[in-house]
Amino acid sequence: MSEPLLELNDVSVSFDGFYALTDLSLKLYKGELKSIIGPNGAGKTTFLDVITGKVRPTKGTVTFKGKSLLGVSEQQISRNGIGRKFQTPRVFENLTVLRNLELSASPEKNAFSLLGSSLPQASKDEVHRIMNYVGLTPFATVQAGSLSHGQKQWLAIASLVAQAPEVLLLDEPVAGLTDEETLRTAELIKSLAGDHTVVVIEHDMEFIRDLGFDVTVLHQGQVLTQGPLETVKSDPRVIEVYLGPPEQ
Ligand SMILES: Nc1ncnc2c1ncn2[C@@H]1O[C@H](COP(=O)(O)OP(=O)(O)OP(=O)(O)O)[C@@H](O)[C@H]1O
Repeated sequence: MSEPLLELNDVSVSFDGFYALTDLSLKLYKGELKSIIGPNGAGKTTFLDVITGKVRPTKGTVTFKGKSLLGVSEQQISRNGIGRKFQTPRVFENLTVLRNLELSASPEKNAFSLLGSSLPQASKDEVHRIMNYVGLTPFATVQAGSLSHGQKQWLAIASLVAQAPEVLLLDEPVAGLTDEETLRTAELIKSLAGDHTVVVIEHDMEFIRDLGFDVTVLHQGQVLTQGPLETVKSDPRVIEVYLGPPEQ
């Protein structure tokens, strides 16, 4: 098999002696799609924080394309091609949908620099393609702050795609969405597959099923098991961590 694109090896994260991740090892290959599930406090967010450079591991290694990410700034990791959408969609509420996307596509990550300059035509075309793709073209001139919650989620995902990252990390992309919006988001994420390597963290099992990605279950900061959702769901250890131990 080829080299992993992203690799965590024996990673532990301790917050004042409390271990959010314990000897976590996980590999992600180019073009791979992975859903991460796990009960509250399993370490899912910390896992993403370690990859994006927000949290530095107490122990272990994190490599992207064979190079260590330890000590690399969050900004640089993002520039290197690892993009993240946070749980609460982060969009510039006072800018239009189009401006939000243009800003994401611009190498100058500064709202002011974009005002005076203009994107190359190829980037503009790409921005319009992505905007159309997420169904936001009719809202191009609308301020992001007046979009619905679902539309903000899509704008946040579209903004991420506009940055052209190799790895997309999506933290609870369907939190607070309607069933219809959830289904559309699953289609959108599936369509990113192939061109991107995608990691989705979610609690919504219907959505995880719709995605059809292999699932990794985290528990107490470690990988409990991995595989197709149906196999994982019938694993007694997974049932126990979600529902508690069987009654005697
Ligand atoms: N900065 C911190 N300081 C102390 N403890 C922390 C910190 N960040 C996370 N933790 C603890 O580490 C554990 C793992 O947290 P994490 O947020 O990674 O879990 P999670 O799987 O994302 O949970 P959830 O599904 O509830 O978002 C939790 O017990 C949490 O309280």
